[in-house]
Amino acid sequence: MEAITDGITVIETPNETEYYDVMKGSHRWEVKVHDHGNVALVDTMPRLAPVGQTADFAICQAARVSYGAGTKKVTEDTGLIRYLYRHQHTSPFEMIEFKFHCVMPIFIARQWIRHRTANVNEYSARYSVMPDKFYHPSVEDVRKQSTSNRQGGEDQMDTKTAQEFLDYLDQAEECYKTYNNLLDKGVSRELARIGLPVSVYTEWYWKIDLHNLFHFLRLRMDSHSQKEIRDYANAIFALIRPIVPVACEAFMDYAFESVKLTRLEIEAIRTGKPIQSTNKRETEEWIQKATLLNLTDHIPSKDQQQQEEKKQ
Ligand SMILES: O=c1ccn([C@H]2C[C@H](O)[C@@H](COP(=O)(O)O)O2)c(=O)[nH]1
Repeated sequence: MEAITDGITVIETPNETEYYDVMKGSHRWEVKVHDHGNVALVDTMPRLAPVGQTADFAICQAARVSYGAGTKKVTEDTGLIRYLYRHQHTSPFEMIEFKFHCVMPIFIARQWIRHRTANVNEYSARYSVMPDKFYHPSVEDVRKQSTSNRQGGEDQMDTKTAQEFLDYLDQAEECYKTYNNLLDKGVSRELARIGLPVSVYTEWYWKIDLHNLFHFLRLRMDSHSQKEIRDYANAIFALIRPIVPVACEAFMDYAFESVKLTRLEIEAIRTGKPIQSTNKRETEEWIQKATLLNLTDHIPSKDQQQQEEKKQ
């Protein structure tokens, strides 16, 4: 079929094979997160995939363009995708895109926005009134400050102190009434909002390609990331996994659940000697990896570790 627009002929190529909508005709796949949050997948590229294949096909289509072979059988595609991922040939993964509608507290948005390779449109508190919605964890979700990880919190706080913390949040949320009153009195929205706590909810549309999304997920699904953003990252992964299952499995196998060895660590395995590092954190990281890899001979005893620490 041909169509002529402004004197230019556009050839509409008929499909050689049948295509289906990878979101099954839906405009929104949503996962609820926390008390008021959500992540919703609202669109994907590609949106259509040949019947019998997943949106993963677009990775192979892009990778094979150089020699024009098109998309091969699904098994060959799987091998190619896994090869590309293992060898960090990342540009074909950029050919897949996802658009999400996300609702999250501002303190999470601050961490999220650091991923600069996405396109973002956020709710404006200059144009619109902020919602009366605040992130308010349950008593069980109030964590103690970790002693080993300065950024994080791990164990549950005792109930009395947890309740004290929740009362403190209640007080902060009380600000909303004042915010509303001041808006009624005519204070500008752009100023009135500055007294609200960072637990208040915001929302945005967030569009990102698969390569950069995997980078986000690798950091934010990791146990070292803050639990609240990890919950969102896990929701995102659950949304995209059925759409690009082959790429997601490669991500799990070669990135998320893989272990990277440093030159010093390889040397320690080869020689059977302790790691040649005087850095405590580096040594601890090596012990964690050696434990995971079942290299028990390479794990120094408590005495050896204390002696090493004294030397430093
Ligand atoms: O796990 C973290 C910790 C910090 N930050 C960024 C977000 C902010 O720009 C700044 C400080 O954030 P907080 O540590 O206050 O969350 O560092 C993250 O992106 N992830």
